[in-house]
Amino acid sequence: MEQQQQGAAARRMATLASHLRPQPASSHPQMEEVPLLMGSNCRAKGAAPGFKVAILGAAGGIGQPLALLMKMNPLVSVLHLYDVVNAPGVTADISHMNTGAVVRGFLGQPQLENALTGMDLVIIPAGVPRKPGMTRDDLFNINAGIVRTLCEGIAKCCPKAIVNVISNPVNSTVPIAAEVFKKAGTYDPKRLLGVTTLDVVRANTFVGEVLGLDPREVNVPVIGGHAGVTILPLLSQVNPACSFTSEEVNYLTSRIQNGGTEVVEAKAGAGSATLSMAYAAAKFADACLRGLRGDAGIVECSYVTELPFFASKVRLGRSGVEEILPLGPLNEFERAGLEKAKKELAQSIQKGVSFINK
Ligand SMILES: NC(=O)C1=CN([C@@H]2O[C@H](COP(=O)(O)OP(=O)(O)OC[C@H]3O[C@@H](n4cnc5c(N)ncnc54)[C@H](O)[C@@H]3O)[C@@H](O)[C@H]2O)C=CC1
Ligand SMILES: O=C([O-])CC(=O)C(=O)O
Repeated sequence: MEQQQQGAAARRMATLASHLRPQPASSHPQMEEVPLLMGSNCRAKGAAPGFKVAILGAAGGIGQPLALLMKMNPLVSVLHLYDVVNAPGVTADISHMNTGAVVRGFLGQPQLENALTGMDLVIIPAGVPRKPGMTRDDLFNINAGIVRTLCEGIAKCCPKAIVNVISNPVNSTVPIAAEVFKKAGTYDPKRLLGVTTLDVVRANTFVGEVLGLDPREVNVPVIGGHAGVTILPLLSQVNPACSFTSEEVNYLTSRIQNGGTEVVEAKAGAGSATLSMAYAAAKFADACLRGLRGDAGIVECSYVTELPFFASKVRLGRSGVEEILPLGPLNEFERAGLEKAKKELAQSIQKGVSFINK
């Protein structure tokens, strides 16, 4: 009996070892079909309860640390990592973390549908980043097509998923996503969210510095969009309540609006914000998942498509965006900023809409 058990255990280990032996990525064109552990050969019973999350562009500067953070999120049971390059390596690496989520990798367009099928939340950081001297809008020509293709896949394979769009220019890529979903008949404005959390993260940090407060205790609503003057911090609504001199208002508004450019210049050609962005995206995704779970009182700023397109304070819930909260009283400086933001936003939105409907 004991001998039989030992023989079975040895066979199980030999089979496992052959599955786990590292292989070059090129020998796994169907990476997601290579079993990490075969049900008959191990005691794993599959994923624990939780949400299924896909990251599209998972091997990039944002994608990798975001994958790490989502693998650490206890609400995630399955994590799909999709990219057109290097997905096998990132997947192998992240999959060794002893946290709950089961990780699977998907490489290239033929595997997009498998990456998306069954997902509850899809996060999109795919696309090229800025170099010094470029605006976010200069990324439109490349990133618009990438976002369109990925959203066509979402419409087909997981039309009910919450979608978090990170790829720039967000002011145009979110309208592109909306138009793709409209064409496919799957558009639900509650489920499409542009990620502007990095603006809030920066605003909290910079305001905390100016006021000498712990940035974790500061909450600055940032509305409008995610580029230059469309980024509108509401410094009159900072929590905890406080007041600023006009020099402080000018300094903070300009620093928050130009935070992305500050990082692009410091990186001197090696890309834009990746680590702080991954932190912001993970924070926002966690809020979306807590909303899906039914937690009450989750309010975040996000670029949503009901107004028709505007970053606002929104309440998240089981169906995504459950309520767009009023902007609240704006002071004169903020009202003037809002007019400028609306003008630029209208052009970026139209550019995205025309890209799909040309
Ligand atoms: N919303 C926001 O606040 C922010 C947005 N961004 C934007 O995020 C995007 C990504 O930035 P990084 O990660 O730094 O760039 P990156 O170049 O390091 O990574 C992008 C990844 O996307 C992948 N990719 C390209 N085409 C793809 C496709 N068709 N399908 C799937 N994956 C594809 C690339 O292979 C690469 O791994 C940029 O557009 C950037 O401007 C960056 C920072 C903040
Ligand atoms: O500035 C960029 O190109 C990337 C970005 O959106 C940000 O850091 O806010």
